[in-house]
Amino acid sequence: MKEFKLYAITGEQFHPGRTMLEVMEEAIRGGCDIIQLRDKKSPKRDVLAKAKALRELTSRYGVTFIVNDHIDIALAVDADGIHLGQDDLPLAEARKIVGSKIIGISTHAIEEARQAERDGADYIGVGPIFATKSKEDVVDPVTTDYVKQVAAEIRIPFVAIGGIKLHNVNQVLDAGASRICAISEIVGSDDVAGTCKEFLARIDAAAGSGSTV
Ligand SMILES: Cc1ncc(COP(=O)(O)OP(=O)(O)O)c(N)n1
Ligand SMILES: Cc1nc(C(=O)O)sc1CCOP(=O)(O)O
Ligand SMILES: [Mg+2]
Repeated sequence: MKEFKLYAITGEQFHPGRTMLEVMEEAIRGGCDIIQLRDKKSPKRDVLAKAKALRELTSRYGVTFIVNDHIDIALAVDADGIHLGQDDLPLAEARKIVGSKIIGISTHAIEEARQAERDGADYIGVGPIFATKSKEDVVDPVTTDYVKQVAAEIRIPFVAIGGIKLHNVNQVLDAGASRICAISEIVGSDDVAGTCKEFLARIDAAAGSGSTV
């Protein structure tokens, strides 16, 4: 998969009065290089309509588009890939269906990360690093210790997720993350593009110095 640094996930509850498309376009203009459609509540036909619209938007900007949970929708709109959690369809079965499309897997412990790498995941999510209100069935925070473990051992790309804000992202970068994923801090911002640019500046600074402090 293409290299990436900043991964934004949709979260329509965080931007009342603004459309999902305008917010995600701002995120792309701010430099996000992966957009994920995550909608746990809408009827499937509505999720499909949103996926079609986001596919068109991301194709126009040359940005990677991932669908959360719904493999059939990912295939129907020709998304670049799918994101699956530990309770979703297992990676081996998903691979049979999506072929060479990107498969991302959520992990919350090093054994899950090792398994995902062995099974051929294209990237893993590592989290939740901090407490988050954006996911209902979330596990306890794994803390930056888990980032350190993954950075030391896992060779496929990993993205840190969960409660990551501009005020705490440096802790995550200092632990060894070089890719950041967020919902509320990005899509709930009054200045979505500006927030993305600031995340990217922090990521780049950490990559340049090896430390952000
Ligand atoms: C990049 C990324 N990481 C983790 C998740 C969470 O996936 P999952 O555990 O399947 O939970 P839901 O998002 O489906 O509630 C993600 N979506 N994206
Ligand atoms: C969707 C999701 N998955 C997580 C995981 O740890 O797998 S944490 C999370 C929610 C991330 O939202 P926010 O940036 O608003 O905290
Ligand atoms: Mg899921």
